Amino acid sequence: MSTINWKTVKKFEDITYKKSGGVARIAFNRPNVRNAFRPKTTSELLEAFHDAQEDLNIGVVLLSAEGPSTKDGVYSFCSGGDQRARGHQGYVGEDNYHRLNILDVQRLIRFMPKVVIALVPGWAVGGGHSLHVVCDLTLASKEHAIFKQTDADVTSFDGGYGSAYLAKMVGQKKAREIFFLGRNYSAQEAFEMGMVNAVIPHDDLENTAYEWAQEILEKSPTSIKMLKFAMNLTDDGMVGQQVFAGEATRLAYMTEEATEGRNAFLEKRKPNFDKKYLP
Ligand SMILES: CC(C)(COP(=O)(O)OP(=O)(O)OC[C@H]1O[C@@H](n2cnc3c(N)ncnc32)[C@H](O)[C@@H]1OP(=O)(O)O)[C@@H](O)C(=O)NCCC(=O)NCCSC(=O)c1cc(O)c2ccccc2c1O
Repeated sequence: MSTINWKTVKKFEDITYKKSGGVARIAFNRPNVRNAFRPKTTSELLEAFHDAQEDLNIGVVLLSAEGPSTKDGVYSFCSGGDQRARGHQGYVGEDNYHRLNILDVQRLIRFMPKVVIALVPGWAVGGGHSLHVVCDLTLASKEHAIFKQTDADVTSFDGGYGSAYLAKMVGQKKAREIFFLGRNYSAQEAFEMGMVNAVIPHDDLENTAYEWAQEILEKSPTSIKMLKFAMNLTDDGMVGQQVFAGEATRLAYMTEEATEGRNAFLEKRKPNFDKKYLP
């Protein structure tokens, strides 16, 4: 197994952001409020995810969390929107705007051409639960992970990936149970439902995620990207088609045919497409 040598990319207030050997690690860092996110957290997440997406050396992103809480030793992944920052139209940041920009983070995770793995060391609740749902894979701490949907306790509802995509994952009846009853589910229960890929002893969570990432990094980046977008496509409608088709266009641009098409335009002549029609 390759050794992890995390190097901090940039210091943030609400998250940590590190890289090692083709893997980026983005982690919530508000453990004393169960890693609830406020607008500052979401803008920092957006910046880090965008950087990881743009970095040609990064193939896999881990979405994790620092902890445990220094107050009571409890581990958490994320407890959703910070209810202390909640105004009457959204979550209020230093600029006084009311935002729901965790949805921008969800879209970045969903549409980035790289695999995103959620590492759930403790509570994954509300909007935090939705975040693990939107990640490509989820690994959960055997001892400490707890999955819970509290949206209906606080008059919120993730009517997008958090619920509809969850239902595709665990089935309609189970998804409705998760949202309508808001119960706690262990890592093992979440695994049996199909929303967790593996239950990992807590102390091995990060090493295991890093190993999974290294295995993925051995695969063809184009295959991984096209497979992710292909699997997203049917659930994402026209946007899914757009994202998949964009990558198909890129592949077409890489052909001799495309070079001829571009050159013919620039040279003001008719293109000479070799008539090589594949069977
Ligand atoms: C997560 C818990 C179940 C953990 O319970 P536990 O008993 O272990 O811990 P405490 O409740 O004592 O919490 C410790 C400490 O943390 C503070 N805290 C915890 N969660 C939050 C939070 N989300 N916001 C603010 N603060 C939080 C808590 O107050 C304690 O502080 P002390 O000072 O007293 O020590 C339990 O904590 C819990 O149920 N938390 C709330 C979960 C929740 O309802 N989250 C919001 C759901 S809605 C949401 O996330 C959401 C956000 C969006 O932006 C959306 C956008 C668009 C659509 C939908 C969205 C959406 O649904």
